[in-house]
Amino acid sequence: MKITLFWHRRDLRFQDNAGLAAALQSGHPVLPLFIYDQTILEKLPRDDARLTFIFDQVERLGQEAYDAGGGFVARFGKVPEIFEQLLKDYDVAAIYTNEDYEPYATERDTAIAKLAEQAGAEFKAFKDQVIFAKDEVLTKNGKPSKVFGAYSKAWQAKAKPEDFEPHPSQRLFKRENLAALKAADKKRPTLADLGFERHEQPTPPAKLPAADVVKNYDKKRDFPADNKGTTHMSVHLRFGTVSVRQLMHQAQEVNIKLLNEMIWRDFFMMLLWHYPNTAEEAYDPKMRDLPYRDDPEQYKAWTEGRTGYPLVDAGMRQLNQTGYMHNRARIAAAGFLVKQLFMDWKLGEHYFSEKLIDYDMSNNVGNWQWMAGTGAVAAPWFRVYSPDSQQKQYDPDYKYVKQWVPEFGTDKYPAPIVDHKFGRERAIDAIRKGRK
Ligand SMILES: Cc1cc2nc3c(=O)[nH]c(=O)nc-3n(C[C@H](O)[C@H](O)[C@H](O)COP(=O)(O)OP(=O)(O)OC[C@H]3O[C@@H](n4cnc5c(N)ncnc54)[C@H](O)[C@@H]3O)c2cc1C
Repeated sequence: MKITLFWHRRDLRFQDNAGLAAALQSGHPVLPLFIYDQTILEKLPRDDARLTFIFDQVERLGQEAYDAGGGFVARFGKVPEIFEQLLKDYDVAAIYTNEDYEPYATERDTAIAKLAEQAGAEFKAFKDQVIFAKDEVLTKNGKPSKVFGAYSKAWQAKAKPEDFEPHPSQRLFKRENLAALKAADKKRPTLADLGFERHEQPTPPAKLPAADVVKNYDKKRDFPADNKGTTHMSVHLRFGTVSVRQLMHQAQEVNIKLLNEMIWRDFFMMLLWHYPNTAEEAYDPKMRDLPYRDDPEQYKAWTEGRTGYPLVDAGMRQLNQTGYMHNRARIAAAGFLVKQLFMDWKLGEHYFSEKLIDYDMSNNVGNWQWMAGTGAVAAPWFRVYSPDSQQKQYDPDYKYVKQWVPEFGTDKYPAPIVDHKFGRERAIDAIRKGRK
């Protein structure tokens, strides 16, 4: 019997899933699939917390599919080879999936679409992880916007109630629409089969944030000591364990500031899709060859939260211990690396990419380039945040600092590794001379 394969990637849920809903209406029984992509996995440390998170989600989906009377395929290997085998193992009429806008993913999907075509199967990708993608919100001249305020305004003017409508995937996910598994797929790979160890990091439940968090978001979001000041939805948005439509709809109804922050996410994803080179190099050509400093000792102090600037250190330790960092601390830590230490933003972007459980290339690259003044949208290159003023403004009682830096205030806490004024002038001077 012909089947439709539904390939999950950044959408680890059956509920309100655009591509899955389409697959379930494709006229063929559906077999959901997840591929542990060897090309991505081989770059990760063996105890990567994100892999444990993904593994648990895949196991949950496997169980949910079984409970609904269907199956769930999970395989490990190089994606083209897995598909070549799947196309032999099953009579595949179509491969459905949701769009992924990262450079590696777009290339991979083009290759798989070609493979499907050669095998006589249809390949279809749907928009699911953003409200507007690619060319859907452009400037009046038809160009990708580089002014966030204008983009957000156009985004909000374009958004209609139907853009937030849930897709009926959960309702359709029932025995008569699901395909049977081949015997070999009944056993899914374990973490050990993948070559990984278990490493759990605390994540919030995969459900919409509490009403009071959303209601007070605009007033509380900037204070890192308040654990309920922000939604903590980033990990779920990254892996699609919560629907972006539901979350943005909630924000739209209750708190426009939160909606606006989430529009940044659509914005950065749109920019990365248009300018995939910016994953690796400054968007602004004038800022590509700056004489960044190389100082392994100071870099190590930054990664370990030993810079002598308490907000920076608290943030880095929160990151190292939990895989999460409050946005204010991300700004302080990133600003300190690219300005006071005048080191390459790519170093920091890479460190965050290894540690953040919510690591998302478009958001990470976009924000790092913003901080470094090199991005399509960016803080002016001569703006240098003072870590001390940020401390006073956002953590005046040192509550956040004391939570993560227990030796703060004792003689064990280090003196600043660089003087703010000196670092600031050094960076401004070097950028002024190094800009083309
Ligand atoms: C240097 C730096 C690196 C960052 N790297 C990442 C990253 O890898 N992954 C990531 O998801 N976010 C990143 N951010 C953005 C932001 O810090 C996190 O999204 C946020 O702290 C996550 O916590 P939350 O879910 O409670 O956010 P909330 O404040 O509750 O916001 C809700 C959602 O809106 C989106 N959002 C909020 N702020 C931003 C922003 N500035 N840019 C883009 N989207 C935003 C996120 O999807 C977030 O989950 C980075 C910010 C900086 C300054």
